[in-house]
Amino acid sequence: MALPFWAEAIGRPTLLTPHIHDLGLVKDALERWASGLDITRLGSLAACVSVAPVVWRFLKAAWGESYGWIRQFFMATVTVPARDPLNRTVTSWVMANVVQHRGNRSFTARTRVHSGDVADRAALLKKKRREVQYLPHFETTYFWHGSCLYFVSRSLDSFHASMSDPSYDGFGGEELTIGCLGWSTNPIKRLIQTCQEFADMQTEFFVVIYARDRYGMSWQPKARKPIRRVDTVHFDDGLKQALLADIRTYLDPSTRRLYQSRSMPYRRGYLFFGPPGTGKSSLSTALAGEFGLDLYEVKIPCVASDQDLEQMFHEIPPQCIVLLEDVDAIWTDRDSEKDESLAVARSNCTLSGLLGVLDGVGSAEGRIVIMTTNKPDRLDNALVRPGRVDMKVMLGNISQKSAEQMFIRMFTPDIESSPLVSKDQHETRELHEESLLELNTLRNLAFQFSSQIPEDTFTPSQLQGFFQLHLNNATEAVDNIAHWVERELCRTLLDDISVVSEGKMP
Ligand SMILES: Nc1ncnc2c1ncn2[C@@H]1O[C@H](COP(=O)(O)OP(=O)(O)OP(=O)(O)O)[C@@H](O)[C@H]1O
Repeated sequence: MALPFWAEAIGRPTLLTPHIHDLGLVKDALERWASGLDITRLGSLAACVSVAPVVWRFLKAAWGESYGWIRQFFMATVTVPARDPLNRTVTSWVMANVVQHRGNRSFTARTRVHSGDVADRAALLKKKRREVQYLPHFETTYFWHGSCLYFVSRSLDSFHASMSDPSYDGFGGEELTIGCLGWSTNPIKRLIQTCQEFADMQTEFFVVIYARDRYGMSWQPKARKPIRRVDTVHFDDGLKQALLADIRTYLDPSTRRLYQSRSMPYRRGYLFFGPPGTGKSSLSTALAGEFGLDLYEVKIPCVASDQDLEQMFHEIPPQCIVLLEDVDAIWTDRDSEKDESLAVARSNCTLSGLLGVLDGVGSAEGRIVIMTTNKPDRLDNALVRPGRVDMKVMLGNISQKSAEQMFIRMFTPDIESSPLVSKDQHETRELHEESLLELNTLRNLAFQFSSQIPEDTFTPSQLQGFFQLHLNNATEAVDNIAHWVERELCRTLLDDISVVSEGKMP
């Protein structure tokens, strides 16, 4: 009987005779397998394999179709638009409580660029190797929360656009759909509330600063800064207490009711003015932290038009601080009469545009508007009239008293984070006694230091620059301050002379 072709082939010494001894076992196994093989069975196996992808596609389409029906009739869903703050809140919760716990195996990776350095991205990349940022990636994720099965899915249409934005940190850039089994959306609302509570806990010790994205299209979290205490911003103590009391009263719910019952718009405006580096921005951020408010930053010289300004204000939520920086750059009618060089530094939005948004409907929803300027004399009276500016806060050069406070703040030993802190009560008491002693010495040094600083001459940021050079040694700071003062006074004098010789008035 003629052998089947495969058995014949196996018998051929040239084909399967092993030249390497170790292959003998493999050959035996193959021979045994081939001798029992039937060509018809092999054919059906091949047919099955070729049909499998078609079946798989069919099953997938069928599942897609039936899933659509299940979603339509047996599931409730809520959609959260891309870039809405709530989107970020939910995504952060899902990342922290669902995706990370599952040991996600899917990530997107990109070069980490600090959000403040966005403009210098190319230059930074050249200088040194940058850290890689891995962002967990998911499309749809299912999870149980409480007794309910949820799913959260991200629309990936907007994902690529978000990823190419250097300021995007992987949260909240894509439309989200949150769903659960059942006909009621109440479980989803409960989940959203959980996400919000989680977000509140995360931001309890931080101030979130929002700025327009690089296209000027929407508000984006620009920075999450650790809360800065108001007492770390040094200026007139009486004025500071009056400012804090005013904001506290304004934010009190009873004040809101009072405003409403008297038909007064519920808003409050402040003007912070003073030379550069006297703490206008620092105070605004500290106030946001003190009162647990988000801060929305508008740099007036960068606003493209009145329409843009209006759109920005339209999207600012109630109960927050709006910081209008360099408000003197606003375009007024008087500017058109002045020379071109002045006009270049001006904003593209006008005084009437700004007044419009300050008095607009949204402005009466419990916002605090803080305007800052280095040139208060250039502000139009209409802008600073009561109702738009309710309190003016002058942040000037540093007084001797503030310099003393600043010195103590810079050199006070940080007991909490000291490596010497021990759980032993006796040791802790000793440590406190030591620190008290140190504090008395520090007060003496602070007095010696501040008495060498001329009253209201240097800005706090200038003095901060000095402290940065002597951060580890208070005595050294006292020893060097006289020389520093002399040098700075000389430099200021030279600057003034050069300004006058260039034909400009100081
Ligand atoms: N009054 C102050 N008390 C403590 N630190 C201050 C004070 N003023 C300025 N500084 C420090 O100086 C730096 C610059 O301050 P800040 O940006 O708040 O000043 P500014 O008045 O807003 O300046 P500009 O007008 O240029 O925007 C910050 O690091 C801040 O800590």
